[in-house]
Amino acid sequence: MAMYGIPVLILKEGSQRTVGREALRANIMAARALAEVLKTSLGPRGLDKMLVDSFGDVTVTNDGATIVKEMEVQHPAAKLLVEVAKAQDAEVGDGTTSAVVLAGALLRKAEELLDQNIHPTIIIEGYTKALKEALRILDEIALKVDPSDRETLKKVVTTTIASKYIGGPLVSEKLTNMAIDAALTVAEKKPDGIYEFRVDDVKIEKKKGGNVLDTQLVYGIVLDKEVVHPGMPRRVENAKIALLDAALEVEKPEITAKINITSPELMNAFIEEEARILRDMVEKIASTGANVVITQKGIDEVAQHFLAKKGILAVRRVKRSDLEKLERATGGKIVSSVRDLKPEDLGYAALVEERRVGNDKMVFVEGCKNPKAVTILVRGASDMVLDEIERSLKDALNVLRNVLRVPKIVPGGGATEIAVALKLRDYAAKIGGKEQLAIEAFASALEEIPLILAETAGLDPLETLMKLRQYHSEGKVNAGIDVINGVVREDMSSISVVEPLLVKNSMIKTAAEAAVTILKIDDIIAASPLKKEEKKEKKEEEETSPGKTSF
Ligand SMILES: Nc1ncnc2c1ncn2[C@@H]1O[C@H](COP(=O)(O)OP(=O)(O)O)[C@@H](O)[C@H]1O
Ligand SMILES: [Mg+2]
Repeated sequence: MAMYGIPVLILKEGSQRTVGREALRANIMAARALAEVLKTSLGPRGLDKMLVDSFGDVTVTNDGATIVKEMEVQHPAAKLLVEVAKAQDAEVGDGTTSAVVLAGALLRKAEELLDQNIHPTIIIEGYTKALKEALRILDEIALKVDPSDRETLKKVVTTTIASKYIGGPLVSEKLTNMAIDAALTVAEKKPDGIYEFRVDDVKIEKKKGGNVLDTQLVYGIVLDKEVVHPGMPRRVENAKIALLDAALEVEKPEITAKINITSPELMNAFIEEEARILRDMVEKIASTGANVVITQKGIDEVAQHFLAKKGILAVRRVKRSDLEKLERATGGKIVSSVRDLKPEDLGYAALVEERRVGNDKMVFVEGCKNPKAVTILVRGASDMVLDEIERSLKDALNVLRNVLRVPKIVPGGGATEIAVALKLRDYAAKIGGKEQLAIEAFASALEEIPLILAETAGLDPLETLMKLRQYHSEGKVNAGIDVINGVVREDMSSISVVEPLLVKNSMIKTAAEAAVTILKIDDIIAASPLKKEEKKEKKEEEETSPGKTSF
């Protein structure tokens, strides 16, 4: 039975296949290229990237997570790294740039080992052992902290906030304090002494205009909405709030109904009937004792008028997410039909008030039943500033969540990476064989972080590395690079550059796992790329991402 010469097609037409070492090299190259891009944005002296998407929208940032999200990465291996970076961001909200950079370094070192004819399996084995040991070392060198000690919290927040543009020490100080106050307000103390909260529990509302220093922490919920009718009160104390997912409008039939109006009397009757329905709705709401109505849907002008006459303050077209926050904050219940509204569904707040913020008006719901509701109202001259402040605040909140959850810290400025590298080399010697080389490669890859930080600080990278190794071998485990002042310091905690253990931990884990995943691939099977038009359609489908800045 001759089977020769019969082509067997298992792949779709136009697919491309790359196998073995060639595939591995191609993947390493792509992942390294991505790491190269992110490298220069690491740390407080990191440079910004300007990202222009296919619609011409521009984002300027040095936030690794944002950069990888906005970059349209093509190569599958680089995409894999992007996914990993996003996962890291979702999990701990920090250390994204470092994770990508470290993954890139691990892959570069792996390539050197491949050049020495070391099999990928050995490298993978070595890296896996190195990771396990690195995590153990990290835990050993980490310092236990008291989560209720505000000074420690300030230190960790300052380190994160310093790596973003936010305009001077006054602003940093203010945002740091605000983030801590917000976090401590929403956090729940668990029986084991650990504090827990979700970053989303702190509402961040941005309003263009004013100065960053006008940014304020509000103990309650702020809605970017106005009171709907001029005849309504602007301020209601002891607010009993109806939270509605219902329109205060007369339902229009689905299909266009044709009504023949044959006389002016009929016309009047018709209008009166509508008014009656709306008045009944308002009567029903008022009968529950509500003096504030907040709805996700619309409010008809006639209904507004009736509400105003009853002295009820009303806000319409509120975002679902805000309504849900209000539900939690005020202890009320979202009701989707006015008919079903009961007094026990009403939420409570000591004060609901419309206030002028810049050129706009916003509604403040303060003194809520549940005091764990807070909003940070961010002010700033442009959308770009607002976005960067929001990212800084999110970073700060993430860092707080991390250090409150696992109350341990490690020194920043490359100190931890040097310390772990040093101990890993000792460990490598114990393991021996070819795996030793891979573990040593892992240690060298970790040193990539201080090398880059030195460069951004204008220091000679190699000289700095030598000096740091020296200090560490003398037992100065906190020695690192003061990037802001461009000097090597024997103790990073003296300038408050410290990070939560959880971030370092997950950064190293993420990077190592990504590198190992890429090293395991020996076959790339790629479908033929989509044609231009198809791509455009796809893009349009996916276009939902908000938060971009248009110039
Ligand atoms: N003042 C500082 N001096 C030296 N290093 C710093 C300082 N502030 C932050 N770092 C370091 O910068 C790195 C984090 O940089 P960042 O741009 O936030 O990237 P990532 O996305 O990885 O968090 C960490 O290694 C941290 O220790
Ligand atoms: Mg960071």
